[in-house]
Amino acid sequence: MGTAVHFDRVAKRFGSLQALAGVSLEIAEGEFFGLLGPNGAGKTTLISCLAGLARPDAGSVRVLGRDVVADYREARRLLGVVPQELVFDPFFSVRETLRIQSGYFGIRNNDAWIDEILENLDLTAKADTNMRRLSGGMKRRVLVAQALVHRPPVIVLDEPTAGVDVELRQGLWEFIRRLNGEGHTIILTTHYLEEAETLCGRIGMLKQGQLVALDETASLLRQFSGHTLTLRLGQGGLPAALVPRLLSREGAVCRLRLAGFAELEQVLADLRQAGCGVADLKLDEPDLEEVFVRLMRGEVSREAVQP
Ligand SMILES: Nc1ncnc2c1ncn2[C@@H]1O[C@H](COP(=O)(O)OP(=O)(O)OP(=O)(O)O)[C@@H](O)[C@H]1O
Repeated sequence: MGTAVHFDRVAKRFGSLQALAGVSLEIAEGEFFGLLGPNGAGKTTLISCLAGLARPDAGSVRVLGRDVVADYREARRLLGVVPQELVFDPFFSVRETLRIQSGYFGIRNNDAWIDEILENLDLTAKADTNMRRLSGGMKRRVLVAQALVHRPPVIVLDEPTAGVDVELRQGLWEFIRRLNGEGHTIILTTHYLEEAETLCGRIGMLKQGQLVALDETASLLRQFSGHTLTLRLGQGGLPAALVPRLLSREGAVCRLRLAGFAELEQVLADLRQAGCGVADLKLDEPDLEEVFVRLMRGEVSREAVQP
């Protein structure tokens, strides 16, 4: 498999703010890659550098070998970008908007593909509706459709499901998964960690313009192998022996970290010995949310999660 996107030491500064501090990242053809990070981490800036909307101060970005600055037009053709912000021309219908977008890429007679996209995004009934009369969620679907009109091999989705109802979210992911199955490379930024966990094969996490984790989703989760035990204490406080395991506490509900099932025995013994009653108990697998929160808090060193 070749490289679909290559970010090489990409740096970008806005005044005194270092939005990207030298990000290097290679995404292989056919990957479903998730780019995660808190607000302001630099995700959109990185996507903008890829789409040629922002120019890196240093470093370079290539799409299927094309430099996004030197070979802008060719690189742009290889990309379908769904932007975060709803920008559209209010004077055209959905179908007109998609025909115009096809025209930008020099594609004529694109109606069969446009119909297929409309169908998959559940927009067929709105094809002749004026853009300004669509709801926010519908407009977002059109943005997705617009990014796909020229059948780009690399599809970038910047928070595509923000403000979108559950039904569309499911439909959208089904469609994007299908495109990925057909060989399209997908790069997704999202705040919905569950989404990233179920969809993405590999995940990069950005924090303050730096890549703080980069790994396959399953392996990233494995780094945090171990379980979370949630206890509702019936009586008494948490025994001192268990305090080092404490992740969080809200009233009588304590979340404890366990390295494995075997440790449950010891925890229960400690509770019994301290005369501490347990009203409720739940054992959970680690999830991406927790990995993310711990990384962002800096509880885990960068080296610990980098391959
Ligand atoms: N055009 C700009 N001028 C000045 N500062 C900017 C500009 N664009 C982004 N920034 C700043 O750069 C940093 C990175 O922003 P960016 O939008 O890339 O973050 P993000 O990870 O996409 O965040 P979010 O999840 O909120 O979309 C932020 O501090 C932001 O305020």
